[in-house]
Formats: sequence, structure tokens, C-alpha cells
Amino acid sequence: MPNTAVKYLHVVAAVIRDAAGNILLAQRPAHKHQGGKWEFPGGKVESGEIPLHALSRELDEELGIQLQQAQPLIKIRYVYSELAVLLDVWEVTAFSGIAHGREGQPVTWFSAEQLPALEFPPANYPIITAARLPVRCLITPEPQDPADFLQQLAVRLQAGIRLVVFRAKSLAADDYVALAGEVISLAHGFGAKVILNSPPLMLAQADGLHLTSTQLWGEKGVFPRREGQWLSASCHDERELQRAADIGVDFAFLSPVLPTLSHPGAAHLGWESFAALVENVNFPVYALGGMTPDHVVNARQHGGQGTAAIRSVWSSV
Ligand SMILES: Nc1nc2c([nH]c(=O)n2[C@H]2C[C@H](O)[C@@H](COP(=O)(O)OP(=O)(O)OP(=O)(O)O)O2)c(=O)[nH]1
Ligand SMILES: [Mg+2]
Repeated sequence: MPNTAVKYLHVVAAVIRDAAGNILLAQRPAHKHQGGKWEFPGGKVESGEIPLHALSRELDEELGIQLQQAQPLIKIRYVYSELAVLLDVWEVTAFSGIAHGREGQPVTWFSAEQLPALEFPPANYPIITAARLPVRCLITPEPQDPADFLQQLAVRLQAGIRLVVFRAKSLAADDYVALAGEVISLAHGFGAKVILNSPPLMLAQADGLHLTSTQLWGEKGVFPRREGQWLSASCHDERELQRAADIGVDFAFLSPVLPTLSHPGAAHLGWESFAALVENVNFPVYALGGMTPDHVVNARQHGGQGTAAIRSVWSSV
């Protein structure tokens, strides 16, 4: 939760991508705060400036490029001993000019997967997660026939899904592990990531572990993960998001944002409450519940990472 007694310095920063998906980073000058570390280019918002103008000005001043298109990606509040920052991070998808370090700073394009190995200011960890996560996430429906399930999954991967939460509550442990192994190798062949949903049945090849909102309240730190594996969680309200923050999740799903087919009359958050809840956490949050592909735009406008869905992205359900 943001500390309301703290005055946060508003900083805009950019995740700038080229056509191949590489991300442009700059090295902070040695004499500056967090000097020598890699950063997402950007700087302080000046008084009276709107964030997008500040971003456009900073990218021109620091890199000599002209901003053409950007969407909000994530906002992070972080308290350093010297100062507190609100990092207002935008994803830049179109610009003109050739990026170069106009202030003499080294600038380099990296693949998203190279980012975790680089040294950034400590506030940046969630930006790296947000930069590596896609806008759409598929949560699998309960598998019936494994061969049919894998075929359906391949169709969705072919259509561009790059993050899969493999959810299979009905399978016995052995069957879950066997199918999870196949899901992971299929997905990895497409460059997609797989999060498993059945602790403590964790596989080394999986990209992460997902907790239900009930599992969130288990003992802290007992989740079987290797270094580099993400931890994600399902949340429904502020209390669960706060708990997710306390146990150090990398990202979360917040639901139900809209009415769902399975619970048409049930209470739902709506986009404004979604935005208010997401504003107060420092990790990426997917909107879940009643999502169709068109809702990606709404999710981004309301501070979300994107959308997660079961039915709307699984043709046979
Ligand atoms: N640009 C940027 N700043 C970051 C990142 N992570 C992070 O903690 N910060 C902090 C470091 C600084 O305290 C602050 C940004 O200030 P800055 O030094 O870039 O500001 P500026 O470009 O306006 O520079 P100046 O006018 O002070 O020379 O935010 C990041 O990824 N990018
Ligand atoms: Mg700067």
C-alpha cells in the first residue's frame, strides 16, 4: 500500500520495444542516484507537465527519439533511503529517430529474457516482470481427454497465447504431472510460459507456480519454487492483494472484473474498482472474469497488465 505520509517523486520511464520485441535500456551515469545500473529511459515529471509529455520530452533529451505511441504498463511506488519514487512506466510501441545516448550514456537493446540477469535499481523488479509478461493469459479449462486438450492448447498457442496457467483440479497427482510436462514442452516450443496450479507438485521446467486465494493464506515461504520461477496468485479484493504483496508474488489475477457466464448475476468489481485496487499494488495484475479479447484495451487503461480468460480463449468450451 502506498504510504500517504511519503512524498513520491513522479518519474516516467519507458519500456521501448523494437519490431523483434527487444527492449532498449540505458546505463545510469555513475554520479547519479542508482548510478551505473541499467534503467528504463526516462526522468522526473516537471511541474505542470502531463506524464505523456514528460515521457516524450525525456526520450528526446536522453535518446534523441520522437515518441509516437505509448500505453501505460505499470506504476510502482518505492521508498529509497534518499527519496521515494513513483515510477510511472509506459510501453512505447512506436517512435521515430535512431536511439542513441545523447548524454553520453551507454544504450543497448536486450531481449526480454536477458533482463533478469542485469543489474537495475531495486525498484525495477516488477517492471522487468511486466516487460516479460504478455497482455493475454490463458487459464486452461479442466482437461477431459489429454490428446484433445493438447491439440486445443496448440491452437491457442498458434493464435499467439504466450502465458498459460495449467489448471487441472480433477486430475490425480501422477496424471497432472504427466500432462503438465507435455503442456510445458508444447508451450515452450512456441516461446510461451507455463504456470502450474497444483502446489506442491512443482516441476523444474515450469515457469511459475500459481496460488488460489485460499493457498495465499498458507504458511509464508513454503511454496516449492526454484530461483527464477514466478509466483502468481488469484485475488478478489484488497485484503487478498495485500496478502499477495506480503508473500512476494510476482503478479496476480484480480476477479471478477465483469459478469461471467458461469455466475451471470454475481457481484463483480467493474473497471473503476479494478483500477483503484491495482493502483495500490506494486506488481502486474491481470483482469479476470468476463474478459473477451477486446478488453485488453480496458485492462491497460485501468492499470492492468492485460486480461486472463478461460472460456473466451478456448474454442471448445
Ligand atoms: N529513468 C529511470 N529512473 C529510475 C528507474 N528506476 C529507478 O529507481 N529510477 C529512479 C532513479 C532516480 O531517483 C529517479 C529518476 O531520475 P532521473 O535521474 O532519471 O531523472 P532525470 O532524467 O529527470 O534527470 P536529472 O534531470 O535529475 O538529471 O527514478 C528507471 O528504470 N528509469
Ligand atoms: Mg533520466
